[in-house]
Amino acid sequence: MTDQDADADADKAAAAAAAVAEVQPGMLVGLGTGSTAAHAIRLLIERVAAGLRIEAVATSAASAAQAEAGGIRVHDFADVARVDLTIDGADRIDPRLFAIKGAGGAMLREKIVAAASRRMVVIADGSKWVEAIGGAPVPVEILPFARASVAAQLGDSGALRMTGDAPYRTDNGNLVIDWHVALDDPAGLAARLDTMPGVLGHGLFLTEVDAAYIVRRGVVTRLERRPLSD
Ligand SMILES: O=C(CO)[C@H](O)[C@H](O)COP(=O)(O)O
Repeated sequence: MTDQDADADADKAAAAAAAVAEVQPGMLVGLGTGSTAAHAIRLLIERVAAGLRIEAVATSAASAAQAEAGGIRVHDFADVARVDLTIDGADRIDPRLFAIKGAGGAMLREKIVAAASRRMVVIADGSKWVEAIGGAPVPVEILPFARASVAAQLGDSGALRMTGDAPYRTDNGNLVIDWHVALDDPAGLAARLDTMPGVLGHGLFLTEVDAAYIVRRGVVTRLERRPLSD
């Protein structure tokens, strides 16, 4: 790991610690996906080992496996209607709390869990913080049946995500097109994707994020969409 990577990793861990401090006994916690969320899961495991009683749902098989290996009870989200607090990473986040997610391919489950959460908190190192979301492709999860028809609608700026020589598959068995698109009108773009047959989800999170902890060189900044009621 380079010094720069180590610094970013320390910032990810600090952001995770700030969010994990919000977790209260008895909560049902939504576990995000990715390297920053993995720090949050690790810190939750430590708190559970020290006596905190919580249960969880996970946004990916990898996060479920990490949490279960550490002694956290992970429910099947199919049985869960409401989550108290979800903690997740992001690829880009801006002052409107608009985010791009899905470099790890979990954006569909992440959005479903975020939408079911009373509070959704993004954790990120400073490299993810931007004035306005952009500079990263928007991952689009598509039904394999619709691969060619959706690809045609997204045009040449869409690239089918690959793992080696094979198309990447999400935990849901679907494909991902990374759409390198300008984000002048994120809401318009999200609305277009939301109504495109064959598109099951995408990484534009425009309404789901309630708060964010961004850490740059050890300095924690918290952003809130609206004042906390309690
Ligand atoms: O959206 C995600 C996975 O689908 C991740 O939260 C996002 O890609 C950030 O990952 P990392 O914390 O590893 O940078």
